[in-house]
Amino acid sequence: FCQSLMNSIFPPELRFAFLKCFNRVFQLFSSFCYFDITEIDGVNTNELYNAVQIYLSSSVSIAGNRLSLTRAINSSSITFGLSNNDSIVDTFNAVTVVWEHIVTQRQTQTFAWRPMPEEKRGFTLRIKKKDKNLILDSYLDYIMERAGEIRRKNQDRLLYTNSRGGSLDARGLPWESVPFKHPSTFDTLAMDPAKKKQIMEDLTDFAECQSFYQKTGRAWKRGYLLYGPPGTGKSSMIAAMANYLGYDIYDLELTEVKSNSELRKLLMKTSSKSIIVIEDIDCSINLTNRNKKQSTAESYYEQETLTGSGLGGLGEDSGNGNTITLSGLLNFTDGLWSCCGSERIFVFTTNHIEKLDPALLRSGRMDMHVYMSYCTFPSLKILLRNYLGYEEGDIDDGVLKEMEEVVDKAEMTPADVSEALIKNRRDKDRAVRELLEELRRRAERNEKNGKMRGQNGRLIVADDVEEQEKRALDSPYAEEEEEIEDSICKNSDD
Ligand SMILES: Nc1ncnc2c1ncn2[C@@H]1O[C@H](COP(=O)(O)OP(=O)(O)OP(=O)(O)O)[C@@H](O)[C@H]1O
Ligand SMILES: [Mg+2]
Repeated sequence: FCQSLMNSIFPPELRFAFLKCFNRVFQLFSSFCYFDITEIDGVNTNELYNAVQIYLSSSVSIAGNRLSLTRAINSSSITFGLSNNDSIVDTFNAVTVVWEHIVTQRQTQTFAWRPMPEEKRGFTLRIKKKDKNLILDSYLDYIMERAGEIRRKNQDRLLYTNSRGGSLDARGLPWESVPFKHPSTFDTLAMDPAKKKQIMEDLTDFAECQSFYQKTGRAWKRGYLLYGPPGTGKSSMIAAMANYLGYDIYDLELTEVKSNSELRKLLMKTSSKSIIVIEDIDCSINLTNRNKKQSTAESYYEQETLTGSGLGGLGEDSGNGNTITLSGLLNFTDGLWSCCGSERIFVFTTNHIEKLDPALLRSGRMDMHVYMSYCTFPSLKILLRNYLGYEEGDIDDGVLKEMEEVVDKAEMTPADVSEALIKNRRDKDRAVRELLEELRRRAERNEKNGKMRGQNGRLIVADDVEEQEKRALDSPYAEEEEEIEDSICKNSDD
C-alpha cells in the first residue's frame, strides 16, 4: 500500500530522495543503532565475521526460531548457524542485542576488476543506542575470545591447500579447506624424548608469549625446518604440532603458485593461529647452493628469477611461466608481508638439507632446525608401546638389549618399524621377533656395505668419505653447514 501510495504521490526522480530522507528521519528517532559485519572486507576476509558465526553457533540455546544445520564432510561436529536473513537474540552483561544474518546474491553482470564471491554475506548487530558505549567494545572482544576457544575445543582443525592454478572458490578465497583429522600427537610421535620436550616447550613458549614478541620488536611468528630421510615422521610432526596447539594448517603447494605476488596474496588470506607448511621445499623450487658467484646472501635479492634450473616442478622445461623466486619465498616468510597477521608458524620440510640455500638456513629465518632421525632405541620403545601396548618390563631383557645394540646400525625409519609392527599386531611375540630379525638383517647389511653415519645422520658410504670432506672444505658454506649440528642447532631466542 505504502509503495503504491508513494508511487502515485511522487514522481520517479523524487522517490529515491524521499526514501533517503525518510530513512534519515527514521534513524534519528529510532532507539537502535546497527553495525554491519560483512564477510569480506575489501580484500581480506573479516575475522570478526567468522568469529561471530562460531560464537552464535554455540549460543544456539538462546532461542532462534530457525537455524541452519551443517555438517561438513568428514567432520564430527554439527554446526548450527543462522539461516539467511534470520535473527537471533543474545544477552551480554544484562544488555540484549539482536543479530541478523543477511545473505544476498551478487549480481553476476556487475563488472569487477577481480573475481568476487557469488554471495555477499554479513551479520547485522542491533544494539539500543543507550547501550552502545556500554558494551560494544567489550562485547566484540568477548566474541573474538570465545570463538577462538570454541574453535580450538570443539571444531576439527582445518587443513587448507591452495587451489589449483590460483583459482578462487565461491567465497572468493584462494584456499580450499577440509576438516583436518590427523591422529598424530606428540604422544604417538616416536623420537628422542628430550628433543620432543624441547620442541613442545618451544611451541608453548611461542603460543603464550605475545608480550615477549612485542617487547623485543619481533613479528609473532616462528619457523621450523624439519629434515631427514623419508618416513621419519616429518609430516607426522606437523600434524602433532597442529593438534598440540589447536592451529589450522595451510599446506602450500608451491608448484601451483605462479608468481611472488600470488604468493603474497595467499599469505594475506591465511588466518592467525595457523601453521603454514611447505613440504619438500627442495623439490618445489630451486633452492640449492648455486654457483659460487652468488656467495653472499644479498646477491639472491638481486637475482630476480631463479626458475630455469629447478630440481623438480619448476624446471626450465616445464614452461608453465612460473616465476616464484627465492627472494619471493624469503619475503613470504620474513618480509613485511609475513606480519600481516600474527601467531603463525612456518614449517618447511626437506629430505635433503644440503641442497637448500644457506640464505634459507641462516638464523632468524628458520628458528629451529629439527633433524628427524632413523629409529633410535628410545623411539623404538615408543613405537612398541603404541603399536603393541608393551611397556618396558613386558619385553624380555635380552631381546631389548639386542634391539638397543642393533637399532642404530640398522637405520630403519620409524615408518618401516611401524609397518613391521602393524603386520603382526595380532601376534605380539611374533611381531617383536620379526622386528628384531629385520633390525639384525639391516644392521649386518649396512656393516657389510661399509655404510656409516655422517654428521646430522647423513649417510656416507665409506668410499665417499674422503671426497665428501674435500668438498666440504671447498664449499663456501662449510662453516654454516657445520653449524647445523646435531639434531636441533639453532634457536635464535637463545
Ligand atoms: N617418528 C615417527 N613416529 C611415529 N610414527 C612415524 C614416525 N615416522 C614415521 N611414522 C609413521 O610412518 C608414516 C609416514 O611418516 P611421515 O609421512 O610422517 O614421514 P615423512 O618424514 O613426512 O616422509 P616424507 O619425507 O616421505 O614426506 C606415518 O604415517 C607414521 O605412521
Ligand atoms: Mg612427509
